[in-house]
Amino acid sequence: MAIRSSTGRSGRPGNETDEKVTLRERLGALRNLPAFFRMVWDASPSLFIANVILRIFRAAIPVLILYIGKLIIDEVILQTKQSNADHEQLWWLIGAELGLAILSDGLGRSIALIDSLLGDLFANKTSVQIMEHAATLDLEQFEDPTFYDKLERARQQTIGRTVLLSQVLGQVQDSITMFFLAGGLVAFNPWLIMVLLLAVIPSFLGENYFNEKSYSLVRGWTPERRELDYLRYMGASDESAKEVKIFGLSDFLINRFKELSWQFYTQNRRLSIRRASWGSLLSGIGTIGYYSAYVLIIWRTIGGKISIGDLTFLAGSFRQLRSLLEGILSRFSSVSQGALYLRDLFEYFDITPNIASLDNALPFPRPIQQGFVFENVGFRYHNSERWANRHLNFTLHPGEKLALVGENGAGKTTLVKLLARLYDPTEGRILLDGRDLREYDLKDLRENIGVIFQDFVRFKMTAGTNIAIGKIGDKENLSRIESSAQQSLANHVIEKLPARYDQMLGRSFGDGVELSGGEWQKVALGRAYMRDAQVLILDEPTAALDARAEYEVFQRFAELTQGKTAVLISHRFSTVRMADRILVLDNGELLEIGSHEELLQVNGRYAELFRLQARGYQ
Ligand SMILES: Nc1ncnc2c1ncn2[C@@H]1O[C@H](COP(=O)(O)OP(=O)(O)OP(=O)(O)O)[C@@H](O)[C@H]1O
Repeated sequence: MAIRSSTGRSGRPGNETDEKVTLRERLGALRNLPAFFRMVWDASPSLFIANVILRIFRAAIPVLILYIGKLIIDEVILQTKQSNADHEQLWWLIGAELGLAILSDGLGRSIALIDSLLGDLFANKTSVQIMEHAATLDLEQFEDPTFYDKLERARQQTIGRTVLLSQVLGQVQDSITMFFLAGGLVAFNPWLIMVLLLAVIPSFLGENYFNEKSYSLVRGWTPERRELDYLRYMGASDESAKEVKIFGLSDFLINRFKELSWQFYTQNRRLSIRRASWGSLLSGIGTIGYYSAYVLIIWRTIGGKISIGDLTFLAGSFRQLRSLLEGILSRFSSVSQGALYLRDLFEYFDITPNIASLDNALPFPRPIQQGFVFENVGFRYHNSERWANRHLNFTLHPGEKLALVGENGAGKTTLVKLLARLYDPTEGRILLDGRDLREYDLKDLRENIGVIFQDFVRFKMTAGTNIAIGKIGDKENLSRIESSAQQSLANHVIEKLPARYDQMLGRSFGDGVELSGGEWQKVALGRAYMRDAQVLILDEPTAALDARAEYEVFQRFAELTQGKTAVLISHRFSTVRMADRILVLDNGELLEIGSHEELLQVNGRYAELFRLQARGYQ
């Protein structure tokens, strides 16, 4: 369980100095918006167009309502001065204002509805794209914590960015409304616009400053927030419940969670309080500005320069303009902040795998002619100084059954990962039929090399699907699934389940059933039989099986792998000795290679380990 010290990886948690974002960067981040809108457009062109059109209509309504209001007031005042006035025009004006008010409400609701539908479609589409992109990336990239931070931030974009959509579109809509309203003010007195700007700029600068701080805080805390998620999961999940109870871990996990979440809360609280205090002060300046303009307009009305209707129109325009401008400016900060988060999403999409097919990749040979040749192969994990494999020189012949033995950490699993091209060698090369493994089409290679890892995944899906995982394209092919289950002895396990092949496994969903370790292993082994791979790799496939099951599995395995190349990792020498050759690894290097008899004759490490284990059984 990876619980780091409270200092986190980047030194102090939420190290703001490393994560500071300048205004220039914020503006630069706006460049992400066109790509974002392309993604929204792709989610649904028709909803997108409808949204834009409705917003343009909605934008014109406030100024129309204000203007009709002015006409109504002027008309009312006129009629109070006339003895037998005709009210018809007044009723028409009131009717028009009512109609506009109803239309405005209807448009507002339709826009909100479309925003949310479009937002859902966008979130779904982005989630799919994140998964699709993840599938192309290297295993090594998944093992890098900074990659995980990026992935985590990208994931958050799928939900958070739907807000950005309404914000940017709202921004456009409000700008159009502002343009209309400002037209009226300019006609009356251009200085009012200056007063307006002076009134709102302080609060914009304040908003901008605090948004920047808040983004830096959240971004700087990504690793810790991932740790919080992890702790929350470990503290309350079926996967960990057993060990949490046995080892009495809940206090340990809870305390760590409390400590970390409290640190984040206090930093965030400090920022929120400062933000609220400054916000009230700066918006007070805006209010003073509004009242100065109001006094000016009243003064001119009293002086008889403008009508009472003009007074209401101008005061209303000024008030609305101020709140629109404040809204636009403060939304600018959130939009640019949203655009910064988008940068994280696009940065994630920009990560390219190192392990990929070349343009004119070779098809995997059918059948394999010369086999795999390891030429001075060495591999070092990117975060490690140690060589996991080094100086490997040997040939894996077509049709050969090769067993890998060695102590824990000797490099057996790493070797098979290199063979399946989950990693590329750090030095040396692996040849297949005389050509570098990197020259072959990756998809074809993966289809031809089947691997069952010791830490295979227990998918919380049906028993049938858990076997079909080996060749997911055949998930509807029940007879194939059943015969694979027979070969791996999983059929006895599955036949005892209430819903047999349709039985949900694991306890996460509905009426899921949990299997024992050995039963799961039989199911996972079934995956190997699903595919027609030319090379089969089993990494400790029988570790959890009882002695009889293991014997049977290997009887069948020998039949299945007739004519196929197979690599087998096992710590049980009764299994290992069935292989044609045995490769003994020590500290990542090849120590001995040969058949069981040859290695016994050599009387080296293999002979020593074999006798040690045999003695244990006597
Ligand atoms: N993802 C990884 N990142 C960094 N180091 C790793 C990683 N996986 C394995 N190692 C290191 O590489 C070395 C070889 O590991 P490997 O899993 O190949 O050993 P193994 O022989 O299969 O061991 P075991 O018998 O315990 O399964 C070990 O020292 C291990 O700590």
